[in-house]
Amino acid sequence: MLVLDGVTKSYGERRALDDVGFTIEAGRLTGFVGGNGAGKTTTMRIILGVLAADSGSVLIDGIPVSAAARRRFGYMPEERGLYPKMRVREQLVYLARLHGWTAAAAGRSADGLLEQLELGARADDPLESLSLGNQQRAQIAAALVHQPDLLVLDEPFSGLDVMAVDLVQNVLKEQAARGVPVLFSSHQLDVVERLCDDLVIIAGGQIRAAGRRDELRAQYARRVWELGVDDPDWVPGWLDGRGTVGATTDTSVQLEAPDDVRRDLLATAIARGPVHSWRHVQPSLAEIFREVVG
Ligand SMILES: Nc1ncnc2c1ncn2[C@@H]1O[C@H](COP(=O)(O)OP(=O)(O)OP(=O)(O)O)[C@@H](O)[C@H]1O
Repeated sequence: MLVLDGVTKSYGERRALDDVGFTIEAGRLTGFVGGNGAGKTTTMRIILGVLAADSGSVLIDGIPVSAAARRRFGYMPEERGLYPKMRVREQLVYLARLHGWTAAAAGRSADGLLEQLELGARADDPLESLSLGNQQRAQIAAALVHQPDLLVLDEPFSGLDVMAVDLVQNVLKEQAARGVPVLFSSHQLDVVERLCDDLVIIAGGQIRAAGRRDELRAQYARRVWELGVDDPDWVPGWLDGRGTVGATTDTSVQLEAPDDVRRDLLATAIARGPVHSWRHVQPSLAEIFREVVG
């Protein structure tokens, strides 16, 4: 488990991080979301030791992260940094060998990842001859080839097509299943919503919300319910100001109303005809994000 506590960082007069604290748990995927310039890359660089914090601490299993521990981390930086002219597989093997792996073990790890990321056919091509999306897949393989103890990925999904997003999601899930703590940033909130177990929302260098995705959802759940019936036009008149009507379609109506009014509404709907659905509307990650950051 990695813990950031009270991390502060300024670039000259500009404070990029202000008392940043959150946890990345073993075996869980933590999505890191925030607008442009919110402080995600700065935070990730501090975790990796590429940047030094002005104050605060980064602890792994309760101990300040050492250079040796950081060598066991996997990092996909924002500025993608592989050798453009080097062949893809050769490059992965080289990186694993830098971590002390034998040539045979490095080759096996590279081949496994290339296959998983559907890059096997391009293994012997120079990186620069691959499309940008395929170069991105190679970057992800590079972060993983030495089987890191912790994984930090800056925008791993940017520029990937739908199929590649699925492949990368599966790769990250597999890493988490191995017990690795995984932190990934993304502006693709739908992907984060699908993938993450935990969520950290940052804005203006401050953590605005952090925790289990489902608990955050429940915490930010509004009192909105959705009734599914044929032709719900009667509902606003029936409510008669005892609640607020929201999004309405031909077969559903959303509303906010006190418990007793909701109970009466459901009973009335059942008496009038078939009720197709009755559910508490959970906020989407995008809605939570807007509320927290807005
Ligand atoms: N090297 C630097 N020198 C000066 N200011 C910087 C530097 N790097 C980042 N900043 C500033 O620090 C703040 C946080 O930037 P950071 O790159 O961490 O944000 P981010 O959340 O990763 O943004 P994005 O989603 O746009 O990549 C911004 O205001 C940015 O302008």
